[in-house]
Amino acid sequence: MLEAKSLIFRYQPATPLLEGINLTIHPGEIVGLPGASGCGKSTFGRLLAGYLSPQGGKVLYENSPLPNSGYCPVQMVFQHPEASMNPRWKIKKILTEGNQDYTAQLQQFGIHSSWLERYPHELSGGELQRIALTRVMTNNTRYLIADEITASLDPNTQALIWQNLIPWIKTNQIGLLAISHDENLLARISDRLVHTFATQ
Ligand SMILES: Nc1ncnc2c1ncn2[C@@H]1O[C@H](COP(=O)(O)OP(=O)(O)OP(=O)(O)O)[C@@H](O)[C@H]1O
Repeated sequence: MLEAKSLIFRYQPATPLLEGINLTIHPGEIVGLPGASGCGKSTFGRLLAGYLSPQGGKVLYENSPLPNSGYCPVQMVFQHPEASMNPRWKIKKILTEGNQDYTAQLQQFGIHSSWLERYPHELSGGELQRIALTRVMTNNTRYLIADEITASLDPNTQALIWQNLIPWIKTNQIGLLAISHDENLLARISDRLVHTFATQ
């Protein structure tokens, strides 16, 4: 299980953003998190993935805090994948950093071998997002925070991504938190929706 327990977070001392947020995600479960712009969805995702530390409450993975070193079992993919890639590395190096075998994902996502020899800025947004997802679709990832991962993509690429990601989630019993302002999308892909941020 991945659990958020009574999470409290604020960027500025006088401006509370998250106050006492609770959520449990089980293996193999797709949880949809909608909410208005600026309500704190991405911040919550960053707390769950260990990018930020809460001022109160805790994040527990299998009843323990997230590891401080090594590969984090909770991975996060963003709307703009280039932000999480070294611009000086070719795609091949970005993918093989963790020594994983990505052959299956390369085929499923229609990733051309020529892309591997390019730098991130030499791929389109949809191509790069498929690389970003391929990178985290490994046995070491147990939970995935998907923050508006198809928001800027054309419908065909959106469909390609979800049609490959969801079976991987289910087969490997990964827990997925899908963050989006698009409630129709979330209703289609999620096992359940949480309205934690609906009134904020
Ligand atoms: N590093 C930061 N420093 C200060 N304030 C921040 C920082 N990051 C985000 N915020 C503020 O925190 C609030 C929540 O931001 P967050 O990105 O979590 O919202 P969101 O619900 O994901 O929004 P969106 O749907 O527009 O992406 C916003 O008001 C934002 O301006």
